[in-house]
Amino acid sequence: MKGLDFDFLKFNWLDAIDIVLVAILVYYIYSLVRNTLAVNLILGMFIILIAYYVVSSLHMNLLTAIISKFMSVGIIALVIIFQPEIRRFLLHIGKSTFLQKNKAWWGRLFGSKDIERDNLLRIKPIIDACKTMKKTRTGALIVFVKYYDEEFFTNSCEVIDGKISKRLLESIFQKHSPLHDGAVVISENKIKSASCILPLTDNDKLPPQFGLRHRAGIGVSELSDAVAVIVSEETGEIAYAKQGRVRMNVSFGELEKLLNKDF
Ligand SMILES: Nc1ncnc2c1ncn2[C@@H]1O[C@H](COP(=O)(O)OP(=O)(O)OP(=O)(O)O)[C@@H](O)[C@H]1O
Repeated sequence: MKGLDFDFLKFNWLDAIDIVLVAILVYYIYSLVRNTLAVNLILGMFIILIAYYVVSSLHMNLLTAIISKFMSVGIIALVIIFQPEIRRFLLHIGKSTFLQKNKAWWGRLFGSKDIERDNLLRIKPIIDACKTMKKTRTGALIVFVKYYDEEFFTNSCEVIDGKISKRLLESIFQKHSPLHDGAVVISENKIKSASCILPLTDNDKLPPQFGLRHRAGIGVSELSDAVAVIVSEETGEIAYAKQGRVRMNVSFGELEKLLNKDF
C-alpha cells in the first residue's frame, strides 16, 4: 500500500502571507457588504454552491447539469449584480493608494492645523444650514461626492455650480422653491447641482419611517463613494448615509466630524 501523501501540510512563510492576504480580502469584502442586500445575495450563491456539490456527489445528473449551466453564466451575473460593490471596492483601493495616503501624511506632518481649519470653514455653512433646516423642519438631502460623474448627475439634476453657502442651501430646500424636490449634490467644493433624482435603495430592513428621501440618500451611497446628509421634514432629525448604511439621530458635533472625515 502506498504511504499517504502529506505534502499539502507543508507550510512556509509564503503560505502564511497568502492566508493573511485572503483574510484581509475577506474582511474587506465583508465590511463593504455588511448590512446591505449583497449579504443575502452572497448567502444565496453559497447555498447554490453547496447544492451543486451535494447533487453532484449524489450523481443526480439532471440537477447537476442544470446547476452547473446556471453557474457557468454566474460570473457575468455576479458582475452585474455586484456592480455597486465592485465599484465601491475599486474606489476604496484607489483612495488608499500610496499617493493619496502620502498626501494625507504630508498634511498631517506639516499642515494639519491649516487643513483642519480649511475643512471646518468649508463644512460650517453646510452645518449651519442643517441647523436652520432642522429647526424649521425643512426636509433636505445633501449628497457629497468625491468624483462628480457628469453623466450620472447631469441627466437628472439642475446644474448650479455655485459656491457653498448657508443661504443658498436654505433657499434651495425652502418649501416653495422650485428646486426643493430632490437632492443637492456637492463636489469639488461647490454646489454642483440641485433637484437631483437619485436611485432608491432596495434595502427592506430600513426603519418604517424612512420614506423616499432617506431611501434616495442611502441608495446613492450604495452605488458610489457618495455620503448623504438627510434632514427629515417630519422630525427634523439628521441622518447620515455612507456605503449603504445609515446613522440616525446624528448630532451636529458628530456631523462635523463625519463630514470632516468624508468630505
Ligand atoms: N429618487 C429621489 N431622489 C431624490 N430625492 C427624492 C427622491 N424621491 C423623493 N425624494 C425627495 O423626498 C421627498 C419625499 O420625502 P418622503 O416624505 O417620502 O421622505 P422621508 O424619507 O419620509 O423623509 P421625511 O422625514 O423628510 O418625510 C420628496 O419631496 C423629494 O424631495
